Amino acid sequence: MAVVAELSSSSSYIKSTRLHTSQLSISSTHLSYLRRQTFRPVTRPRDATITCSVASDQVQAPIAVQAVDPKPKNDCYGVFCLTYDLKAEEETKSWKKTINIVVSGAAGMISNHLLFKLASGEVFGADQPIAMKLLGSERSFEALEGVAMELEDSLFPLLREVKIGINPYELFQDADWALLIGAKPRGPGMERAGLLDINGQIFAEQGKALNAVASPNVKVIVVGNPCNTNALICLKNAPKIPAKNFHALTRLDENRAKCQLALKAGVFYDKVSNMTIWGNHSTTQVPDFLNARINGLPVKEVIKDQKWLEEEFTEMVQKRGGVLIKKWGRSSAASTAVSIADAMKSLVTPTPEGDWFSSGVYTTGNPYGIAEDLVFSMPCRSNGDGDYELVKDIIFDEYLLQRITKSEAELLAEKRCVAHLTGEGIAVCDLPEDTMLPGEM
Ligand SMILES: NC(=O)C1=CN([C@@H]2O[C@H](COP(=O)(O)OP(=O)(O)OC[C@H]3O[C@@H](n4cnc5c(N)ncnc54)[C@H](OP(=O)(O)O)[C@@H]3O)[C@@H](O)[C@H]2O)C=CC1
Ligand SMILES: O=C([O-])CC(=O)C(=O)O
Repeated sequence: MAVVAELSSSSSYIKSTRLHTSQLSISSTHLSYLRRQTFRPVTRPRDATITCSVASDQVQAPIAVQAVDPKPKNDCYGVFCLTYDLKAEEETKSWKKTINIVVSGAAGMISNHLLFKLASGEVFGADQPIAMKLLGSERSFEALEGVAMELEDSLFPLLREVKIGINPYELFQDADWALLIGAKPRGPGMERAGLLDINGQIFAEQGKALNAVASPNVKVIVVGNPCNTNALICLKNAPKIPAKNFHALTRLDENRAKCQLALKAGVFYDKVSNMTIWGNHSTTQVPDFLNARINGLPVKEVIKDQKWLEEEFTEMVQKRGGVLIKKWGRSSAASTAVSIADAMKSLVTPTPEGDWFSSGVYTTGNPYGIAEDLVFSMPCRSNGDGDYELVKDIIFDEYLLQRITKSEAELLAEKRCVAHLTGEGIAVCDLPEDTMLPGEM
């Protein structure tokens, strides 16, 4: 198989492209040599031919040499094509087996923060090497290359592989984690039902691809909105993967709620615990101040202003995304990336005794009486193995139940609206009028 690439004379990256004149036929071995004075063999197919254009004064004559490494490896990006051997390198001998993380919407704003956090070791620790598969589209391919170049230039020791592409069936191969961020944002005049359909198609396709090629125990975090229903569509299209492995990101809402309670109580936010967000990542979400705690005490014993809790606090959390867009001009990206990292850390580290975290997870078998077969944000605990259990000792009052029922009704309506994508027949869209994403005004 011939790999055709162009080597920019001003930078050290390989870009898939067609050829033009003044080009040089060169093997991958020589290409590596041109890119770096010292190098280890690149793992490209034996017959890979790389054609590059370089300034004519740098090269005397065309060279054609066979690539040396017989081990085939799918397209890799730039410096990440260089081989490494974790066992042979003294300082990496104790490292764990590399994990594969795939990120969709990888050229978008959230990813631009998230990828660098993951590559730094912040989530999985300093002994966990990482391979990153960055999924984009035709429209974002150049931007993906830019992202990969920045990853190269960051010299993260734990980041051992980067691959960019537009085909989920290729990129999701053996994925251990899939962070599904890419989605079309709702534009002016666009109905929410239209958004559910367009984005639903993306998540149906990605569910099928995960089902076909990902690790059977892949953990999936859906961020692209409307994330709960997108997660439901994704899991329905991936019957081989346990439904329990799919999450819709509501950690940003949990973090926003903790921040507001801390502000009101005049404490730093590490004093706020047991914060549940119930329901949809939308303006019907329910930040639960009945079960949350401040300094270990029920919130209502610390903040005695029930009206503030029921009205101002709840609405502030539900609409935080919209207020931020007004001020910042675009939707939360950095804090969303932080919350994705938090959500992942919560699954790979044991939850502190007595505490819990929120995640949008599959409702079938839930102990709260919430309708089955939805993705609904609920309180979870993990022993750090990537899995979780729902928390049982939760109290409810009339206010909380009413609010939860409203969010449940919204998700049931969203589900009917995407029945054509979940294999449940003909879609009927009767969405409640006030159905909004947190970032919508
Ligand atoms: N759950 C949560 O808490 C939050 C969720 N979000 C959601 O996360 C998603 C990504 O946000 P953000 O990174 O800021 O967005 P960006 O617009 O910066 O990036 C989104 C990416 O989505 C991809 N995309 C996929 N399909 C389409 C399509 N049909 N039309 C346009 N773009 C598409 C684009 O990549 P490409 O061109 O490669 O396809 C683009 O790079 C949004 O859906 C947003 O609403 C945001 C904040 C919080
Ligand atoms: O509504 C949006 O697109 C952004 C979002 O989810 C949030 O800020 O919570």
